[in-house]
Parts: sequence; structure tokens; C-alpha cells
Amino acid sequence: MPSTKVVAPLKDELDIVIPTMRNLDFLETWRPFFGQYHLIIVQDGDPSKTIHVPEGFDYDLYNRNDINRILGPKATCISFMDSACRCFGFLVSKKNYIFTIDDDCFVAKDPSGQDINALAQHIQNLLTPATPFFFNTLYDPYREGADFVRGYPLSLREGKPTVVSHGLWLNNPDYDAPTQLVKPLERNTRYVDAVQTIPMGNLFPMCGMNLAFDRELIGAAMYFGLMCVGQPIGGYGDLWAGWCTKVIADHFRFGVKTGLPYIWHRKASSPFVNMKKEYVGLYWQEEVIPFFQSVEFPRECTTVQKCYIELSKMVRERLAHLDPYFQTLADAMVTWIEAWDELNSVAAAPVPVDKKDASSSADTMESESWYSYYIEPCLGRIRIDNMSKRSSQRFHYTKLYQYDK
Ligand SMILES: O=c1ccn([C@@H]2O[C@H](COP(=O)(O)OP(=O)(O)O[C@H]3O[C@@H](CO)[C@H](O)[C@H]3O)[C@@H](O)[C@H]2O)c(=O)[nH]1
Ligand SMILES: [Mn+2]
Repeated sequence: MPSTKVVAPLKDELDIVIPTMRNLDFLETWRPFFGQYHLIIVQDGDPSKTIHVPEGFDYDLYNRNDINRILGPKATCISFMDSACRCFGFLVSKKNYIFTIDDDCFVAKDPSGQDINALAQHIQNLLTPATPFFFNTLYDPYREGADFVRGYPLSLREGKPTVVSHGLWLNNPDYDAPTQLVKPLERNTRYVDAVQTIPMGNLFPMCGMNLAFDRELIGAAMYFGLMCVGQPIGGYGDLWAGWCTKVIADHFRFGVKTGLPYIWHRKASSPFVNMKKEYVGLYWQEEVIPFFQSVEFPRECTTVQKCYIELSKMVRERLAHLDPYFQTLADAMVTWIEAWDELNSVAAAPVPVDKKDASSSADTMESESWYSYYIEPCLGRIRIDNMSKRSSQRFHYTKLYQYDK
């Protein structure tokens, strides 16, 4: 484990959200990387149980009593007895970025034997643009030592804001229950050294165990649905959130990336229990995926919240024939947005001082380094002078070419 304290980019702009029913001793392995960040622990199950958190971490812990107290009647939209409860942490955070990780995920090593700082890689993924419109065959063009390949349109090299960074897993891959049952000994040993943008118009199976996102740009869509207790389905919260998030990200021309970083997943759950939770999803999704593939939002949907409400109407109209559950889910989607807006309205959120600092630094940045933000993007090279300037940087790209998408 690295002995020296690691630099902590965005440490005042990012929360780490952990859903748990277990003691959090796994944090010891992450201490060098997580030690300077604020944790939001969402305790599922019996609220009277005490969750042990190792000394020295800065955290807030919310159990079911807290969820009920804070949300009141809206608490019905937060799942019970499923990792989907983690989205409560997204709701109460006041930060621009979220990293969420499961408590059976540990620090992995890269092929050179180095410990992987998964959080730093996610931050890098989020702070550099994505390329949803045109696939770069040399993978992430903004990575040191890579670039856009010949034939890649200059006018597209500025890229788009990245809103989701989806990390992967060594050891236990995120297989569904049937696959786990027929391949109980299979382990993922393949480390693929790549980050890719998931092309616009493509869905993907988002796994919540090693995931980061831009809460400011897409957080309102990161609802993990209604799972488990009282519901006919479980273990699909992250997949549902990923489908909703991707169609909304496409609508706003935001990018979603997958690949690095890897974590080491030491799966703690039982495939038999998961089978009972997941099985109905295995056949529902044969209709749910075509539904999402057909989703289009009207131009009036100018915010994530408006898109999400529109999506809830489509769910109610076009999926309820599958099962009445989708009516309940559509209602819960509306409740989620109501809760999101209530907890995240400007009145609710104190204006963070650093936002003012960021804008002032944006002014100086604009005068000092217009070249690196107006010319270099078109040359396919983005310099991130200071990661914490990203939020102001995002609004300072200027297109040298007008490219109608
Ligand atoms: O009722 C529950 C069960 C678990 N948790 C916490 O949620 C995460 C994930 O739990 P676990 O690692 O046991 O689940 P897996 O089968 O390995 O993975 C599933 O979880 C999702 C990925 O995050 C996805 O549905 C599956 O891949 C842990 O932190 C548990 O402590 C919970 O809060 N409540
Ligand atoms: Mn797990």
C-alpha cells in the first residue's frame, strides 16, 4: 500500500458514496486514496445495527431512520435491502462529483504491480472530454501519449463534457446470476489498458460498484429505481440508472466513458440469492432495452429533470403492459425528481465559496491561456493545468468550427 499521502484532486468537490450492510474495514486498503475525501455512507437494512468505520475518515452515515426523517413521504422512492439505496447519497451530497464504490471492492494492481488509484483515474476521465460522435480507434485521445488518429475530423476534436466514468473489475466480473452459476470459478484476469467513450445512441450495462459521475450535469438522472423489498425485482438499480442516464446524456450531447480504472472485486453476495432477485429482469429487459433505444426527448426538455419527468411518462405509457411494477416505478421517478429539486434547489444549497473562486480563476485563466482552451482543443490536445478549474473550464470552450450534429 502506498506509504505517502496521495495528491487529492477535487477533494472539496467530490463525495464518495458507499452503500453498505457490512462493517467498512475494506476502507483500510483505500485509505491512501480516499483519506482526504468526504464519505457518504448509506446504511441499508436494520438501522439499529452499528456499522464500524475505520478511524480517521471524514464521513456522514445515513440509515433508514435518517432517510425517512429527511425525505418524509418521499422516502418511498429509496430502495430497501438493495445496493440501489446508494442513490440517497447522491441526493444529499452537495458536491459537483460523486464516486460510488461497493464494500467488497478493493485496490487492484496494474500489470506493473502498482496499486491503482481508481479515484484519480475516474477524476481524470471526468475532467477530460469524451468523443461520443466519432470513435477514436486509438481509444482516449486526451490521454498522455495518445491523440486523435488520421481521419478524425478536426471540428470534433474539442470533444464533449464527460458525465459518467464507468470503471471495471478484476477477479469477480459483474456477471449476472445465471452466468455466475454456470461459471462459478471464472475470474477476470485481463487488464485492458484503455478508456473508451460509449458512442452516442448506444446503451450499456452500467454497474454501480466502481462508478463516478458529474453530479452537477447528470446527477438528477442517477436514480437507481425501486428494488427488492416490496418490489418484484432486485439487483437492477444500476442498470436502470445507466439506461436512463445514457439516453439523457445523448440528448444533451454529453459523453459516457468506460474502461480504466479497475478495482479488485471480491464478490460477497450469493448467486442463488441474486438469481431470485434478478431473474424477472432477464426477460423484462428484452422489452425494456428496445424501449430505451426508441426514446427521444422533445426540444422543450432543456434540463435533466424535465427529461426525467418525460421519461417517467414514457415508462408509464409503454412499459406498464409488462407489469404494474412499471407504474409504481414511474411514480417513484417523479418522487425522486421532487426530492432532488427539494434538496438541491438554490435556496437549499448554500452557495459554495469555491465556486466564486473558480469563476475568478476562470477570468485569469481566460486571459492567461486562451490558446490552451481555444486552439489546442482543435489540435486534439487538452491540457488540464489544474483539475479543480474544470468546472469553470467547461464553460470556456469555444468552437472554432460550427459543426451541426
Ligand atoms: O441489501 C443490500 C445488499 C448489498 N448492499 C451493499 O451494496 C453493495 C453491493 O452489494 P454486493 O457486493 O453484495 O452485491 P454484488 O452481487 O457483488 O453486486 C451487485 O451489486 C450491484 C453492483 O453494485 C449490482 O446490483 C450487482 O453487481 C455492497 O456495498 C453492499 O454492502 C446493500 O446496501 N443492501
Ligand atoms: Mn459485490
